[in-house]
Amino acid sequence: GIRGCGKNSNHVKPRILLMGLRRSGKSSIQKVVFHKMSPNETLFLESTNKICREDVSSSSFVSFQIWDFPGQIDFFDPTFDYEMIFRGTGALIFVIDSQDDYVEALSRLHLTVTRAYKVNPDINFEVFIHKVDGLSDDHKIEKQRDIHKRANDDLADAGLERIHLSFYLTSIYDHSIFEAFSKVVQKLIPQLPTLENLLNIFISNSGIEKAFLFDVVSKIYIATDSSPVDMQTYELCCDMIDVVIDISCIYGEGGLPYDKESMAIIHLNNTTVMYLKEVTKFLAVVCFLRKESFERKGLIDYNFHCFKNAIQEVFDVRVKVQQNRKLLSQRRWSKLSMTNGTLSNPH
Ligand SMILES: Nc1nc2c(ncn2[C@@H]2O[C@H](COP(=O)(O)OP(=O)(O)OP(=O)(O)O)[C@@H](O)[C@H]2O)c(=O)[nH]1
Repeated sequence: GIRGCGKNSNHVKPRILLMGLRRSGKSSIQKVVFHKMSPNETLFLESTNKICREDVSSSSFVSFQIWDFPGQIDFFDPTFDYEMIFRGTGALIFVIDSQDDYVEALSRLHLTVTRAYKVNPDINFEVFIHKVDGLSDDHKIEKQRDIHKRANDDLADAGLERIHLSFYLTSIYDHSIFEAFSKVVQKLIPQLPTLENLLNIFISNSGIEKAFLFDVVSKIYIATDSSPVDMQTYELCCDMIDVVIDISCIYGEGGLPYDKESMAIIHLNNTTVMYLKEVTKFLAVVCFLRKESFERKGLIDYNFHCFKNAIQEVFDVRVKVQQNRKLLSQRRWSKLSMTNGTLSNPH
């Protein structure tokens, strides 16, 4: 696995904030993406009344926090230290209920974004136009265009057109929520270009058409090769992971449902093969390839072995960099206290 990664990444955990009006769907998103709750069960979720901090690092590769705010926050409430919160935030997801009137949501979005930007201009602002399951395709595009325009007009009016907002159409009833979350998380992974590059090399040398690197627990893909992603392919991958984990839970001989031995092959029709293999404790690669290419499975497995080692190195470097940083700051710290010592005890 990624040795020591969980322990060492503690102090660089990118934090994701989940915000939006009451009943916009924040808790549902969190439960569906990270707790395997089925979308229908969210109908019975109770309203959130406090800020919930949840750490999803223990079970998943992606170590970040979701702060599920109750619908309305009063920025003028002195007990609410929004500065401290925004300072440590990597991405702010603002959820807008597309089935509801969104005038109030837009003004709330504007207020939140401008406040947050003042404290921390490096935050990624991500707007989820949510609950689009009830809308036709034309309607979806129209909603997105309208919300996009109004939100950016508001920013322009305030002289803040440099603030960039990204928009996603989401629903918990299909895979769009996982796909949107994947994109949000990917922006927070500094090794992304390296991971993409490794995937490109791996697939071009193995006759693979498409490969995804998945966080198994959340089904977020943290990287893919540079060919375009199509939604159906992504959905198939999610389904494959579910099948593998479910079968393993039901028929596995005790132990964890996902481990070093985990791998699966699915022949889709007579032309395409899906191949899943374990990369680390949290990550798996899912590949799509033609049946002919799969005849050279030995080559693919050898290339996979090299790919896996390279991934390991990427994360080992990350751990080392973090350790060095820690060491360096400890040294500075001890120098500082030594100087202080001589100053206060001059003998
Ligand atoms: N149709 C549809 N309904 C959704 C979707 N996501 C959430 N909902 C429903 O929206 C309602 C409110 O969801 P919550 O997750 O409780 O909303 P919240 O933003 O956490 O609400 P507060 O805790 O009050 O701030 C629930 O009945 C969900 O079932 C979606 O994608 N589509």
